[in-house]
Parts: sequence; structure tokens; C-alpha cells
Amino acid sequence: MSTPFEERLRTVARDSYHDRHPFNLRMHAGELAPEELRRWIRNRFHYQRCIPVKDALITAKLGTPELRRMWLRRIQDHDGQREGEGGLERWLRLGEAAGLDRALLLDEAGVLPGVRLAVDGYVNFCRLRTPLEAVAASLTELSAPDIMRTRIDAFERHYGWIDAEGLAYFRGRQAQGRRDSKEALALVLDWARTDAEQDLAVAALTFKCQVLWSLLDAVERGERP
Ligand SMILES: O=C(O)c1cc(C(=O)O)c2c(n1)C(=O)C(=O)c1cc(C(=O)O)[nH]c1-2
Repeated sequence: MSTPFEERLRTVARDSYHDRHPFNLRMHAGELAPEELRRWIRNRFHYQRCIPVKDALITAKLGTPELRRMWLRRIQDHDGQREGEGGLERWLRLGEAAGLDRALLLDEAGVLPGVRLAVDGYVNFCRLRTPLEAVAASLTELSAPDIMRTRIDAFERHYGWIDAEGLAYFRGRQAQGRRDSKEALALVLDWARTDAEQDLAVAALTFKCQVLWSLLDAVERGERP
């Protein structure tokens, strides 16, 4: 049986998650124009690129080989064990399947200002806060496997112009997200013993939901100087 603290975390991860953002609702309903979907893929690459950086910052804060091994695997999931593998490579292939040259995604100059701020905010949060807060912020992944499923279905049904092979990133993230969130939840439940610590963990997860929300606000507007 889950504790009231675990219920609080699960409630935030469910009710404040970006699957309720208007841009995602339109994506899932098949209402995005190709240009909007391409804008999302291009800007979301900035988030993907920064995830292993924030995971390296978290790894540096962990005090035992067991914990560092566990977290190091996340970096390998994104960066791959060798050239041509890993989540970043799969995201670049998603871009290519949608007609975006990988050089375009790799060029940071194209990132929308609001996306940059949201992602940098998340990286700096993990740089500056306690391991408890940084790990708790990753718990949006409790909801990630479900949104991956919804997204795969939506892409197959509505966006057939994107080659199905481009969806490999989303398929792979389902199992990875389940495993990552299970591990992170166990750590947070173990570490947050006092009311104050539990409040900090809930606040960290709320902040992360807002990062994902802000990122989509910026993509939805799509304006840049
Ligand atoms: O596409 C999404 O909706 C989505 C959401 C999230 C999330 O909930 O934080 C992540 C991812 N994707 C993702 O691909 C990913 O690798 C990832 C890592 C993390 C994290 O905070 O450590 N979140 C997410």
C-alpha cells in the first residue's frame, strides 16, 4: 500500500503533467500542421540534448558506487555506448523521418528562447539543488510511458507522413521510463523522511512539470526574435 507521500507525488505527476497542455492535446488529436510538429521535434531536441548533462550533474552528487552506476545508465541510454546508438541518435532519426536535416537539430541557434530558458532552468535546478530534489524532479517520468503510448498511436493514426521507423525513440522510452521512474521513486521515498523533505520533493516535481509546460508554451507560440 502506498503512503500519503507517495500519493502526493503521483497526484502531481498525473494532474500537472504536460499531456494536458493544449499543444499536446492538439498533437494527440491529429490537429498539428507539419510545420508545428517539426517545430516541436526541433525544439524538443534541446531538451533531449540536455538530459544527459543534468544526469551527469546528479551522478556527481551521489555518494556510492551503486547509486552512481544506476544513474550512469541513464546517460548511456541517451548518449549510447558508441557512435550511432542511443536516445539522442534516435531523436535525430525522428527528425529525419519528419524531413528535418540532423544538422538543423544540432544547430543550437534555432532553439526558441522560451525553450532554452525552460531547459536551462531544469539543468540548473539539478546543478544547484540537493540529490533528493534533483531525483524527485525526474519523477515526471511516472507519467512518461503513458504519453509515449498515446503519442505512438497518434503518430501512426494522424501523421503517416512521418516514417514509422522514426518512432523508435518513443517505443524505447516506454520501458526505460518505467524502470527509471521506479528506481527514482524508491530513492525519493527512502530519502524524504521529514515533512520538510517531503515538501521539497513535491515542490521539485511541481517545478519539473512547469518546465515541461513552459517548453510547450514556447513551442506553441513559435515566435523568436
Ligand atoms: O516526451 C515526453 O513527454 C517526455 C517526458 C519526460 C518527462 O516526463 O520528464 C521525459 C522524456 N520525454 C524523455 O524522453 C526523457 O528521456 C526524459 C528524461 C527525463 C528526466 O527528467 O530525467 N524526463 C524525460
